[in-house]
Amino acid sequence: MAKYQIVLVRHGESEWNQKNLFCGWFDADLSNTGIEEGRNAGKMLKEKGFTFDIAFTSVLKRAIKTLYLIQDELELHWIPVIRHWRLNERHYGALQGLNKSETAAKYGEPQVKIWRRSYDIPPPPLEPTDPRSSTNERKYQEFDSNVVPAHECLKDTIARVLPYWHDVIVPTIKSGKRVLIAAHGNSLRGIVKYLDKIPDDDIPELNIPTGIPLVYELDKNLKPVKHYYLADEEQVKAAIERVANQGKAK
Ligand SMILES: O=C(OP(=O)(O)O)[C@H](O)COP(=O)(O)O
Repeated sequence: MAKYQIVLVRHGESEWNQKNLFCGWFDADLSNTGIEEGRNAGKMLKEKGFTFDIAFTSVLKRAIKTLYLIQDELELHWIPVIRHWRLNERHYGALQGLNKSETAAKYGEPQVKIWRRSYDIPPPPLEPTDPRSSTNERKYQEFDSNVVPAHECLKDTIARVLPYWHDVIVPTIKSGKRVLIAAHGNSLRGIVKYLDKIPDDDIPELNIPTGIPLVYELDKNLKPVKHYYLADEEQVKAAIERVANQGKAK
């Protein structure tokens, strides 16, 4: 029987999603479509009667702004929002800033699928001296500049998301607070993989669309009882397919 309910949402389309660029820890803003998706996510939640006591997000503005748009629609500007780098997107290493289709044309679609979706093969590293590196950004100095990785595979992302899940988010859920998490394609894939115990070999097929709330009902041990997107099946399927196809050479 379900005891708790949480909602996960990937931010609305970013300007770099729109240009089909690998983004990772680059702090891309929302596109106009992404702003609309954020508002729509809030409207969907409102229409279905959802409300929240606390929200968690990353330190990247595409997730923070999406969360705010949802709060705005739900009149929940006042709830605590906790931002943490552990919910950041997977660090895409030296791929950050490259176009996914052009990369597929250059290295082949299978290689790009490995870089995008394999469980434990990371993309090439981004040197800390590279101008694209976030190592010197003030927000990471506030935590500890060593938190900025050179690259991450999904396994690495899960290894830094899960301690936050267990130490902070789980106790919050168990305290009875209604939790909303606004994060990223791959940090959320990590949480979903953990919750649904998706095997490493099956994880490449999991894609999470932008801006569609994903509801998890959990039992008293936080084992999922069921999960569903707050949009009709066809719309979700098409949105998932668009994400999967971003790695095609075209
Ligand atoms: O930054 C990214 O994710 P995000 O848009 O969810 O923050 C990635 O570029 C998503 O790309 P992917 O779907 O190829 O893993």
